[in-house]
Amino acid sequence: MIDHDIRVLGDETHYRAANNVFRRALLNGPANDEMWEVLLESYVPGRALGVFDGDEVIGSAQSFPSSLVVPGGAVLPMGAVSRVGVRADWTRRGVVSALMRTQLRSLRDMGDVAATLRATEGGIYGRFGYGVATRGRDLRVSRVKAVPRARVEGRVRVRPVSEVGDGEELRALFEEIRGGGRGGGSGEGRGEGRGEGGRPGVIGRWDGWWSMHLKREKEKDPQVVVATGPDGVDDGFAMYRVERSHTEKSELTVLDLWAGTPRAWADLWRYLLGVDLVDEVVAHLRPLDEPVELLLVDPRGCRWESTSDETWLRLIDVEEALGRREYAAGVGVGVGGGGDELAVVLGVRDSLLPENAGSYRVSRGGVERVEDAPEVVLDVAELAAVYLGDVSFAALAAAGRVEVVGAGVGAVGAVERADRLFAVGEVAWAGTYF
Ligand SMILES: CC(=O)SCCNC(=O)CCNC(=O)[C@H](O)C(C)(C)COP(=O)(O)OP(=O)(O)OC[C@H]1O[C@@H](n2cnc3c(N)ncnc32)[C@H](O)[C@@H]1OP(=O)(O)O
Repeated sequence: MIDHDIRVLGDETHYRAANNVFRRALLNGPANDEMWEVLLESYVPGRALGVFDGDEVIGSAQSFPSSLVVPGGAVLPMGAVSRVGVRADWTRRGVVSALMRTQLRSLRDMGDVAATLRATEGGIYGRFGYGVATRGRDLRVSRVKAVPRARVEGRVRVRPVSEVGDGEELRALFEEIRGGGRGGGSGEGRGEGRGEGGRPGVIGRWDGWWSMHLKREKEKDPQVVVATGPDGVDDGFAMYRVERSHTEKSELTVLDLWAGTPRAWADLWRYLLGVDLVDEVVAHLRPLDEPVELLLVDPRGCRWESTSDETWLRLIDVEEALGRREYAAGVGVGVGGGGDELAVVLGVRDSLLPENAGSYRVSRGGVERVEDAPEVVLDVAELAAVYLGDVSFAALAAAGRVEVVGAGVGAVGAVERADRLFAVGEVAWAGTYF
């Protein structure tokens, strides 16, 4: 194994060199000076790492200070990992492996309970303990076919993009809808949202995300609309862009859509499906359970085109992450007691952060580390995949990705108990690309 020279980057020259390495690795040219001004704002001290060959940066990775809403509504501090790249003449020599090891340790030291990323390729991150924890769907609606069953109930108003400014209004609405800030200790940052906020998996947006996102989108002439309820209170927003074509189809792309109430959600979609001269409305990576077709007279007007992975999640402090979520939310009266009848002992493997390895007894009442023999053994990457309820233990067991210890009725029971504990009421979704 090569002993790579990894350093925490701390000045603009190194940030820019690292950014160039990343952009080149993605087969792009370097950012121009104007773009760089905006990118620079997203570098947070202590969160950018570089691998050096002498004075040259040959690999890098960084993270942003984000957070994660977990089942039950608690908000955990989370690092949003991005800009991972290795110079082409240094690949397959262990550079990213070394970076990932160092980054995980440093995120843990900074108090992040989890890390998340969006992967360019699905084969890279499983080995570092990341698992697919949320997925999203792309949809395409034929506007001509898509006659809504009802009209907008409240009010949806266009906000001139010049008035959106640095996004303060959208940011405030987003925070309220998502139901939390960047919470740390128990209870903190829960920030109960109005209406239907608090979907598990939703991630926090940091300052640099907003400035970069607004700058990028403003260049493409987006439209912003804000939904207002009958009570006069704003409770949702959407950002979209229209590409008008006289020869092909004119397409409206939904860039962002957040609603704090079912009415705001339906109103925003009804508005978007009613913009004149648009032939098709498209949206990418929307929640798997978003029922757009139910708004239409003819549900076939809406086509769900593809499903892909959205969140790759890494649990960095397994005890804290397991301890902060809620279990068996859907299991009602009649199960009774402290929920011990559903308890299961999970055996977690983690070669990169060995302090996470061991047995955890999970029940409706909570989580504790135990010395007991595990009933279900799994890698930390598989634990991330079940953590927000995106996949079941049964599915992982069928694919041979968790080990059920013992055989017969008891062993089958352990998988069932685990699935009943980890089930969630609302499909998890992150909702932010970075
Ligand atoms: C969150 C984000 O930023 S996603 C962006 C990721 N970056 C990119 O896609 C840019 C282009 N690619 C790159 O820069 C590099 O090839 C990287 C970052 C994907 C990998 O970096 P490397 O330094 O080559 O990885 P490293 O040498 O540490 O490889 C570790 C292991 O992963 C494997 N691996 C590396 N890249 C890939 C890949 N793209 N697909 C599948 N396996 C891979 C290696 O074969 C190696 O396996 P082994 O341990 O069994 O031998």
